[in-house]
Amino acid sequence: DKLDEDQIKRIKDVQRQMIVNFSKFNILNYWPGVTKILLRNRWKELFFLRKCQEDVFMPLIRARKMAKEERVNKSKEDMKDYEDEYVLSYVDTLLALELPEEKRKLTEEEMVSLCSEFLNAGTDTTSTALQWIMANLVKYPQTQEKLFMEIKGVVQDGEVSIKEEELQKMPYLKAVILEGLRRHPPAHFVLPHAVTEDVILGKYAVPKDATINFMVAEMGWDPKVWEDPMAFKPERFLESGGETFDITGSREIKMMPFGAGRRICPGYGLAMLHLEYFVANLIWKFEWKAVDGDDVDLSEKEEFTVVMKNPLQAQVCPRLK
Ligand code: HEM
Repeated sequence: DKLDEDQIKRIKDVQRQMIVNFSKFNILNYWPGVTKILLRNRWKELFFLRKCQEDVFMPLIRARKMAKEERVNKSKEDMKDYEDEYVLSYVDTLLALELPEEKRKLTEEEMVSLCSEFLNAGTDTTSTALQWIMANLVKYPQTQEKLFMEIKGVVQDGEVSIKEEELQKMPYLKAVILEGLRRHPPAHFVLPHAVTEDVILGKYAVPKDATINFMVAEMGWDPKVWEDPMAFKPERFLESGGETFDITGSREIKMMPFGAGRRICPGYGLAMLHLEYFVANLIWKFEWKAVDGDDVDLSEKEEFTVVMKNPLQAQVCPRLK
C-alpha cells in the first residue's frame, strides 16, 4: 500500500523538474501554433518531462485500479464488504469519478495531470509560505520572541510537541501566518478564470470566455487598504476587536492568498492548519537566528510559486533542555 523511498524519490524528482521549469513552459500556453515552430526545443523538453511523469504516475494509478478490482471480486466471493478496512486515496476518488456532462470516466492522462496538480498545489505552496514566514521570524527577532512567549503561555514546560487543540489558543500565531500570506503570498495570481457571459466590471467590458486573473500580491500590498503594507506587522490582524479575519473573502476581500468564491483553494483549511502547526513547533523547539552578518534577503524569484531568491539560511538552536 505504502510507497517505498525509491518511488517517492522518483515522484519528487519529476515534480521538481516541472516546478523549476514552470515559467519557462508557461509561455507555451500563448500562441501554441507559433511557439511550436519558434520554441520547438522547449516543446520537446516539455513532452519529454510529461513522458517521465506518465512513467512515474501511471503504474501507481494502475496498481490502485487493480487493487480496487481485486477487492470487489473478493467481496463478491466472500459475501463480505472490505471497503471499511481500507484507506481511500485521492487516486481512488479519481477512478470512481464520472464526468456528469460528458458521461465518461477520466482518462489515465487526465488522472496523471490531476495527481501532479494536487501534489504541487498541496506541497510547494505550503512549504514556500512556511519558508517566507520563518524568514520573517529570523529577520525580526522581537516578533519571534513575542510568538515564543505566546506559545510558552499555552504549552506545558517540557512538552515535546504542540498539539492541534493548543493552536486554537494562539491568536498571535494566527496573525503571524496571515501576515506571512499577505506579505508573501506563494501564488501572485490565481489559476486562469473565464467569465461565462459578457460583463461590465467597473469601467471595463469583459467579453464571454476571456481569460481573467487577479493580482493577488498587489491586493495584499494596497496602501489604500493596508497601512504601511510592505512592513511585516502581524499585530495588524489583532486589531479587529477579537473578530477572526475572514481568509475566504466571503465578507470583504482585502487579500486573497487562496483565491475567493467558488474556485477558492480547496486545501486552504489544511494549509492554515499545517502552517500553524509547523511554525508553532519550529519556534517552540528552536530559536532561529540570522547567520552572522546576514540580513535575510527577502528578494523574490518566480518558480511554480514565488519563492525566496536566496533560500533562508539560519542558525537553529534547540530550546528544550
Ligand atoms: C499556503 C498554502 C496554499 C496556498 C497559498 C494555495 C493557494 C491556491 C490558489 C491561489 C489557488 C487558485 C484559486 C483560484 O484559481 O481561484 C489554489 C488552487 C488549488 N489548491 Fe491551493 N493553496 C495552498 C495549499 C493547498 C493544499 C494544502 C492543497 C491540497 C491538499 C491545495 C490544493 C489546491 C487545488 C487542487 C487547487 C485547484 C483547484 C481548482 O482547480 O479549482 N492547495 N490554491
